[in-house]
Amino acid sequence: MSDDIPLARLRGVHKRYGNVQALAGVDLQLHGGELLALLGPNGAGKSTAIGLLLGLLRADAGSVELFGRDPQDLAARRGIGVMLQDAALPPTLTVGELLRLTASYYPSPRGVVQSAELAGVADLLRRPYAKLSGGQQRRVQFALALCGRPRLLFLDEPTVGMDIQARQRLWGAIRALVADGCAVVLTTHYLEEAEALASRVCVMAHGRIISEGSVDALRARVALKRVLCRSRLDLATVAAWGEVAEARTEGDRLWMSTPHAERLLRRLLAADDQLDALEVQAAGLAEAFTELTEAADAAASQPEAA
Ligand SMILES: Nc1ncnc2c1ncn2[C@@H]1O[C@H](COP(=O)(O)OP(=O)(O)OP(=O)(O)O)[C@@H](O)[C@H]1O
Repeated sequence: MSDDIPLARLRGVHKRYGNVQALAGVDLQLHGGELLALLGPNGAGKSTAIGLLLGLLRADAGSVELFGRDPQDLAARRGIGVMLQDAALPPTLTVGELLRLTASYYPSPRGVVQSAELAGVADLLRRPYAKLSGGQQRRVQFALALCGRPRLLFLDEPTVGMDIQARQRLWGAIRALVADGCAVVLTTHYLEEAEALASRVCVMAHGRIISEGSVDALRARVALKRVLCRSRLDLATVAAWGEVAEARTEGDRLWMSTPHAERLLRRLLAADDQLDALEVQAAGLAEAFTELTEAADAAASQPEAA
């Protein structure tokens, strides 16, 4: 397949469930080597977009392609690995048996041991799947998703239920797969996960894509800055200032987000001449995401122009 054909593409896609417009004209492309994080509040349409790309759903209008083909085409499906939120796996099979079975559906799979090692489940191969903890089952599902040596991996909230160490290990494994040339579509509600992994972020709300770009570009679209400092001023005082969008304490420091960093700095310094440990940072993905989705909510609640 030529390099300029996207691995996955939605063009002008609409999808409705009864009265609910789940997707209202979505255009999305994924190219080789990318890790695309699909973000958005509950009900934004992320799972619907993925269900269409996996061939589990059909679009009402628009086109959906996987490797330039219909997603229901077997040749296209053999190029993907999938880790969905609700995996129903035969409970009596061991992890090793599940891996052998799943790998047998693919033309050039990874070895069982290699897949298990990549996902950090090599010590679980002889254990029945049903007897594993929730976090261990998620890692096994990840091993199953990667065992077919996919060119494109769909990970739907992969680290839900994992402790911090397991999450970090999974992030490491995802990075290794991407470095090896695998493209990834990731949905997550953990913005730090998107921040840590994504080369591109797509924010959805109300069945539309409301923003798309690199994590840095998305941050830059948001006027908010973070200001941190150690101060004798108390939280309630600064939280009430007009320049402050949000305030909290972080350890012994005050943390504030603001659309008017310079004005806030002048006011802080004037109010506390002992103020120290001052830092000003661009807003993170979390602030950008909140601001973007609030703007989309406000637009969606406006009556349509005649
Ligand atoms: N099978 C279905 N029948 C009816 N409505 C549905 C169905 N699946 C999804 N919806 C609705 O379509 C909209 C989009 O849902 P979707 O699951 O794609 O959102 P999402 O962004 O994945 O949400 P979440 O973050 O909660 O997983 C929602 O309003 C949802 O209630």
